[in-house]
Amino acid sequence: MSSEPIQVFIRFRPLNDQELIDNDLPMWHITKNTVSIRKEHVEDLIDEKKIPPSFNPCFHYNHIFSSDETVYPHQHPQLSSPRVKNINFKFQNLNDENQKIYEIIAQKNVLSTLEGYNATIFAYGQTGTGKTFTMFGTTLGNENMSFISNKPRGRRFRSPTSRSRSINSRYRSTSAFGYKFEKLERPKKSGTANNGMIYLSLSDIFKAAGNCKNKHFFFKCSMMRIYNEHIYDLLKEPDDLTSEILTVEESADEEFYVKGISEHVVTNIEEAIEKLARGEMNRQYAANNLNHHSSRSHTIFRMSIKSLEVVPKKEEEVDAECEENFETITTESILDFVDLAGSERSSVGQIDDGKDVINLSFTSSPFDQNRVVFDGKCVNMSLFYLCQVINKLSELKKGINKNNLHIPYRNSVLTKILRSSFDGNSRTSIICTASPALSQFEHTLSTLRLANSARILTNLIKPNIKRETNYQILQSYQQDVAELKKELEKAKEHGWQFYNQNNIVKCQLENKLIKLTEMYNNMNLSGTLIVKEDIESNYTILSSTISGDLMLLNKQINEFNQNTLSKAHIKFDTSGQIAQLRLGIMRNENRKIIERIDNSNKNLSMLKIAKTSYVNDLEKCSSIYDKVLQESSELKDNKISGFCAITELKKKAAIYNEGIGLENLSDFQLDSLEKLILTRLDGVKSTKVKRKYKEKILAIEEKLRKQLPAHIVNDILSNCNFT
Ligand SMILES: Nc1ncnc2c1ncn2[C@@H]1O[C@H](COP(=O)(O)OP(=O)(O)OP(=O)(O)O)[C@@H](O)[C@H]1O
Repeated sequence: MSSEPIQVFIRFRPLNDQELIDNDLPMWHITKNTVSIRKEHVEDLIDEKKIPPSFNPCFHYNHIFSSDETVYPHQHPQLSSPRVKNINFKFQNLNDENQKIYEIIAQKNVLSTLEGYNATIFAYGQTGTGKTFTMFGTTLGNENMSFISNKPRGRRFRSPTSRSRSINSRYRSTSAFGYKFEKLERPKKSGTANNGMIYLSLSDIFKAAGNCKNKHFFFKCSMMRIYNEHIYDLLKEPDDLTSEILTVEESADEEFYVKGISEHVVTNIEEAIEKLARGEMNRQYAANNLNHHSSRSHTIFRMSIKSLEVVPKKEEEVDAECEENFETITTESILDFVDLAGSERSSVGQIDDGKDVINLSFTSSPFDQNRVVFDGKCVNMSLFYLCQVINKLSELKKGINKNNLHIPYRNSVLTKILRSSFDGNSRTSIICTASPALSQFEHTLSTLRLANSARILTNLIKPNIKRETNYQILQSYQQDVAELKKELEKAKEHGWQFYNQNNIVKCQLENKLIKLTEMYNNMNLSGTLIVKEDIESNYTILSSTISGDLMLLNKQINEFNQNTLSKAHIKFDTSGQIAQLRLGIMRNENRKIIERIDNSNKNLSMLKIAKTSYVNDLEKCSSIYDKVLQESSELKDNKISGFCAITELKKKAAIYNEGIGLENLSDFQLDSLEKLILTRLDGVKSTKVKRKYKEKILAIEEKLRKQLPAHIVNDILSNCNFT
């Protein structure tokens, strides 16, 4: 949470036609950040007792905007001419003026609403100084085309036909901020359109939201008008405008809200502008048909912005046991645009005694005069309390009056609704509009003073961000659904009661009608009637009244049903949309998790197969290893024994061949050697004998085979051991 000062800006409009015609003079010395009275005027003002003798303040603000036309007339070639009265001096170089002002005073705050910061931009100032021009813009060149800034003055009573024609034609051809209502085309940059803070903010917001691919945004808008301390919903049908006067309620956490105001889902700039245009049309309608003075009413256009983003959890927040490694970040913010009533009627001290200084010249009837006094007072009241709130807060900030801490928020609906903009969580920019003219000195001075008080106010700012897991979101949705169900039940119950009551009345009326018809018929039949015509006309009047009542009741029942339904729809629209989106995101995540699990399972089975084949390979390898080990040890043994045998043989060969080593032999060995030699010799001898006898035996055998059968010969041979 950080403390941020309220930004205060001053905008001086150029001298207007009337001021030029009256040879009025620009009387302020203006720099980028300061305003003071031009030296040449100080003495005159003191003489006229408009300021005390030592009074020459220099006011400081965040930025002061003034057009070239506020330069002193004698410095201006056209204005210095004596024929100045005939010059229809239109303001130049204005096309980009609002754009520049927007960039300085609002753009940063407006864009921060997409990150969950609340912001308020409001215009304060005397009537005709450019509040509406600044907030809503206008189409220059043909001010009658500007449905926004051209407030009806004077033409207030018209026939119903001309009225409806005028409204319809407005719908068809009026340009809103340079937009055609039907087609809503962007004005060509030909220099004819001057878009206000609202249009510039909305177009920036929708552009930025469109460029932000990882977030989903939801926008709702509402528009209200405060007139005579009554709040009217400007986004209703013109006929319903006065059917329900809204009230400000206080929530459990001491926040003020307008109960029952209609909120409309918008998805792009065109839809938002369309709503704004409808609101403006209703404002015009109220001015023309309900005699609401535009310059005495406050208008608030409100955008509610929600965003949704799914992000992976931070590493340190990942819960090993929890499957959800994602969280949803939701931001909620409010962007208010406030066009206040003319501040000149907010002068202190003229409220209670009824001596309000009001120019009644534009009113005609006594009725009108009373009404003007009345609504003049009420405007006084709300602006008076607004000024009081600002002054008290600034005193508090300066440390003055510390014991008298009461800030009168609850005294008017305006201060209740704007409370968070002055003493809460909102980035607030105030643009105070003023006339540079000498004739408007007092009004401008009072505007500058209020701006000076507001300059030191600060708000405690923090973004409205919620981080939730899917589980938490599900829980909150369950709650939402339960609440919606309750509301539906309640609505049904009320609707039923209403329906029942009206149905009873309807039945009674129908019965009456039947009875009346019967009576009339009977009377007619009996012929006892003397004043038949009277009865006939009474009957006609009564029956038409009753059928009129019946029709009205039916209409009321239908309207009631429609209202209940549309309210439920609107409520459901955004939460339903968000729920659907979240559901989509959750399904997506779920699908990804299932895919991950499938992949892991596949990997696992592949790993299992790999493991078995590895184990088999390992077993094979180990048996081969064992064999190799055995073979190698056998080889080693063989090698050793072979080596020994070779050595032995070498030794023996040496003894046989050359008689080497005989001296090393023991007696026993020598004996053995002798025996071996002798045995070999015997062997050689017997071989020779065997060979000699074998030949003889073969001859005998041959003889025997010739004389004797073979088996006898074989027997003989086997029994004689000759082999
Ligand atoms: N800065 C400006 N440059 C050019 N024209 C301006 C400027 N400010 C205001 N005007 C013109 O002055 C006239 C009155 O302006 P506007 O209706 O915006 O005043 P306002 O303060 O909203 O009055 P009200 O209190 O009656 O609502 C309009 O015709 C508008 O076009």
